[in-house]
Amino acid sequence: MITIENVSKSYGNKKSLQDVSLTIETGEIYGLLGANGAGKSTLLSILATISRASSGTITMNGLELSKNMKHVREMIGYVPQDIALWEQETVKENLVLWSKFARDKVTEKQLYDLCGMVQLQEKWHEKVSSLSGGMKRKLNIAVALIHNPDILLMDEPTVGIDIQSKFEINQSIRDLASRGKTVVYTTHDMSEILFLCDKIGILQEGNLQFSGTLEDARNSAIAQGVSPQSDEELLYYLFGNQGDGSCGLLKK
Ligand SMILES: Nc1ncnc2c1ncn2[C@@H]1O[C@H](COP(=O)(O)OP(=O)(O)OP(=O)(O)O)[C@@H](O)[C@H]1O
Repeated sequence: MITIENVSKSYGNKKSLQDVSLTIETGEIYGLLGANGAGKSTLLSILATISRASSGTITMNGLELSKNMKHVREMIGYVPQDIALWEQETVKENLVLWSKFARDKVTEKQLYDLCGMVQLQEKWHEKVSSLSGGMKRKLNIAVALIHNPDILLMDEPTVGIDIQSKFEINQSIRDLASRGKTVVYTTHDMSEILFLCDKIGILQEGNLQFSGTLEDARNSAIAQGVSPQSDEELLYYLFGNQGDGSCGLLKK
């Protein structure tokens, strides 16, 4: 479970997050959504202990992040937007190198199986520099899973990945969540939102404008006199640009 309370982050005068509070339950896939620059990566990088909040409190599985960095790092797997791999090493060598950072020993068989989850077993002995952009992204995902983390923080992990593989990766993420992993996921892909996310949070200029299930969003829309005919229409409505940059649901 992740509890985020009144988290703000400023870069100089720029407020990238403003008083964000939300709770993500264990085993939930939480989609963090919003326009470019809304603050999604900023929040994920704070959760991943890469950067620090200017104010506010974050608790992960009962541990307050600022006081338990080491333990929190052991429980999270982070897929950054930027790919973090050794280009001149093979797929296998990359996984072995990353596995050295894991607290428990990870066998080569476990790494090979992990490679299967992201459809890369055929590339086991190939240099990363020879992989396509999408394949590198898949390997980036595998790296985050090496130490079997309880919490997965995924920042647009499937950008550039083909539809078939994306579907398989999404299935795997669903499977991980059903086994109790908590997932925070950012994406701009509507089909992923609908397939993956149990709840969504919409950030807008650093403010959390909405947090809840699609059902919650639909009920709010209906209460405001709008009846979206499909989930896609509901999302269009949620994100609808009302001319002043505000979210459709909240403008009404
Ligand atoms: N290191 C930094 N220094 C200064 N400003 C930053 C820094 N990192 C992010 N920002 C600013 O914070 C705001 C939020 O950026 P962030 O990367 O979190 O957005 P995002 O929602 O992840 O966008 P995208 O969908 O494009 O990935 C932006 O205005 C961005 O310019």
